[in-house]
Amino acid sequence: MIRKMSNGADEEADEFLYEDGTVRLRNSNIELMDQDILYHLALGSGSHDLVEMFGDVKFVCLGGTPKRMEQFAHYIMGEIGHKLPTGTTLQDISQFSYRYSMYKVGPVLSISHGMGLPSMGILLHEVIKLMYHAKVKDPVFLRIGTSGGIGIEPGTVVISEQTVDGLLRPYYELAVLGKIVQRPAVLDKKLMRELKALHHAEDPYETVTGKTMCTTDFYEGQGRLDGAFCDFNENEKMEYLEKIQSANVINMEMESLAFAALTHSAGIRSAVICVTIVDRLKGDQIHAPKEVLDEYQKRPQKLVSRYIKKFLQTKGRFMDSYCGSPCVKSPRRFKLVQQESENYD
Ligand SMILES: O=P(O)(O)O[C@H]1O[C@H](CO)[C@@H](O)[C@H]1O
Ligand SMILES: O=c1cc[nH]c(=O)[nH]1
Repeated sequence: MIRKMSNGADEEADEFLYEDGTVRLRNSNIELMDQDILYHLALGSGSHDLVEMFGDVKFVCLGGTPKRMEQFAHYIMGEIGHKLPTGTTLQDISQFSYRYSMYKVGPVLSISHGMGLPSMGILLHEVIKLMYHAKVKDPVFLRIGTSGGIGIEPGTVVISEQTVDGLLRPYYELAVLGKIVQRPAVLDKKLMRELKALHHAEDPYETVTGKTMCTTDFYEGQGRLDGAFCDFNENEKMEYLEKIQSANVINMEMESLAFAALTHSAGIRSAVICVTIVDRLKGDQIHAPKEVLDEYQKRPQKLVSRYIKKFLQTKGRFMDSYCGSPCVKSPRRFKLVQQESENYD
C-alpha cells in the first residue's frame, strides 16, 4: 500500500508496520512511558494484558451507536460460527469508560465511535495504540455507518473511494499547537474494490462507490433547512448540493475524514461503507420508519461480514469454538462456517 505524505509525496505504508506486520506507532513518547492508559476505552497497558486480550484481532469494525455495534457483534458471531465459552455472554469491554462500547468476537472488534470528527479522532488514537500494545498484525479497519445520499436511492450502500471536507478538500485538518495540520485522508482502493465485488446480484439494493463528503455538522454543515438556525434559502441549498454532486460527491456523513486520515497515517488499510437513509436532493428530514432504518443499517454489516468470512475461509482460518482465536483449519468447522454463510445469504 502506498501512503500519501502531507507534502503530497508517496511513501510505502509498510514502513509503518514492523517486519512481522505489527502496527508501529509514529510517536516515540509512548515507548518511554511506564504504562499507557487508554482512558476512553477503560483499558491500559499496565492494567491489562493487551496482547493476551487483543493479540488475535484482524478486523476493527466501527459505527456510530453502541446498539448497532452490539448487534453487529452478535451478528458476526453467528456468521463466523464463533462460540463463547459456556456460561459466558458478550461483554462491553469498555463499559466503564461510559464513552464508547467495544465487543470482541474472535478476530473481530466491534466498537462504537459516537458522532463527529472529534469523537472518531479520540477513539482512533486509542484504538491504534491498542493495536500497537496488543501487537496486532496488519489489521483492517472498517466503518459501517449511515449517510445522506446525493441523488441516489435511499437504502443504497456506498463504499467511499475518497472522502472530502465541506470545502471539497481531501484532508483532515486539526489545530495543533496553534497551527493547522493537514493529514491526507486516504482510503484503501483495493479494499474498496474487494468489498464492492461482494455485492450479490440478488441483493435488493445497489452497492456503489464514490466520493463522500464529511461535514462537521448534521444541519447547517450539510445544507439542511430544518436546523434550529438557517441563514440560507432553498435555492442556495440546492445550488450547493448540485455543485457537490457535479464534483462527484454521492453521500455525506460526519467521521470519514478522521477515519481515513488517521488509519492511513498509521499504515492501516481502511474502508468506509455507509448506507444512505435519505436523498438530500429530495429533502432534509429522515422519514423512513424505524424498521426500514434498522434493515438499511444491516446492509453495510452484511457486506463486511461477507468480507470477513471470505478472508477467514481464504486464509484457511476459522474461529474455534473454545480457543477464541484463529486456529489451524479444521475441515469440519470450516464446513459449518460455510453452511452458516449460505443460510444467511
Ligand atoms: O450512522 P453513523 O455511523 O452513526 O454516522 C452518521 O450518522 C450521524 C448523524 O446522524 C453521524 O455521526 C453520521 O456520520
Ligand atoms: O443525512 C445524513 C444522514 C445520516 N448521516 C449524516 O451525516 N447525514
